[in-house]
Amino acid sequence: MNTPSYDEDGFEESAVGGTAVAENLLEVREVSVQFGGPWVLRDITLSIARGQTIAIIGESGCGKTVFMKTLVGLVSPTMGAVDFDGQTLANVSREELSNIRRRIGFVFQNAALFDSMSIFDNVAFPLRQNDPSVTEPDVRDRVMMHLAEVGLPSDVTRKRPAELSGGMRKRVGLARALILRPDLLVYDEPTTGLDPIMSDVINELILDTRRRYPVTSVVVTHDMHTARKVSDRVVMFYPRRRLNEDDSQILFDGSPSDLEHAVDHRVRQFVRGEAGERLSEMARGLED
Ligand SMILES: Nc1ncnc2c1ncn2[C@@H]1O[C@H](COP(=O)(O)OP(=O)(O)OP(=O)(O)O)[C@@H](O)[C@H]1O
Repeated sequence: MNTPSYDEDGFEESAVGGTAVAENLLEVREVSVQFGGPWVLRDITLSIARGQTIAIIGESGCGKTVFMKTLVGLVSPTMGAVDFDGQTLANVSREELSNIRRRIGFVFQNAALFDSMSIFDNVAFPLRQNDPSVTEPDVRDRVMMHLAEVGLPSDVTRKRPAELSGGMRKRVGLARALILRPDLLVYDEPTTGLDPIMSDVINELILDTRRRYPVTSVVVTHDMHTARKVSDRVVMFYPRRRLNEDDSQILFDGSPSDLEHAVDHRVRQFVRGEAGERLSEMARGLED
């Protein structure tokens, strides 16, 4: 097998002529999801290119988290399919799905660190679990490198998660997500619960990470500052229950700079944080 070569953006170069082929890492094909009740997602089709940073926005309950879980095979679509790097998730074996999951780094909202482990062991955990042949000096080098990348000093390694601030824990979570050098990074509400300065530190780290690695990133967020700053594409979902049968659930799919001037007034209201007709809807009991 030939070893693929990569251009400076990390895209695989084609065998002919060496030009970059920005093939899509993810293909979502006519995906619908329900959990026995009403549809949560209906007929979602979108492609996510390698190296792209895409922000998924939309009000609470519109299906952002379900969409993110569907992308990584944690939720199976009721209809439609998701392809990860050309492999349809529903068709792969359990072992292949584990291999795919190893290529995905998760940065959870609450960092999801193991309380009983030191910071060092938390960051090292995926590496030790997934690569039994890795030597302890290698583990040490990689843990220290990723902690330094997220701006944490070496003396945090012996501490426990409870001894760190929320912002520091999020940075440890990012270091841990990076340790297996993922192809896809999924950030779930990366700035929720942080003050504006620490939120911006996290935003800068998301940008830094993309500069350093040719990673594809999906950022699920309510934070418009984050969506605008870190992404090169924003997709806005709308709650299925408030749409007519034939309406698209994706109200916006485009560049963050176009959000303010979106044709759909619901997008403009969302990004400006305006209640609009929602107040009168609530007064009329249309809110659930
Ligand atoms: N496992 C499940 N079983 C049943 N219903 C579910 C399940 N997971 C999600 N839902 C429902 O799907 C809808 C969308 O939920 P989801 O968590 O994706 O919303 P969200 O846009 O991420 O909201 P938030 O911004 O508040 O996190 C909600 O009505 C939720 O109750």
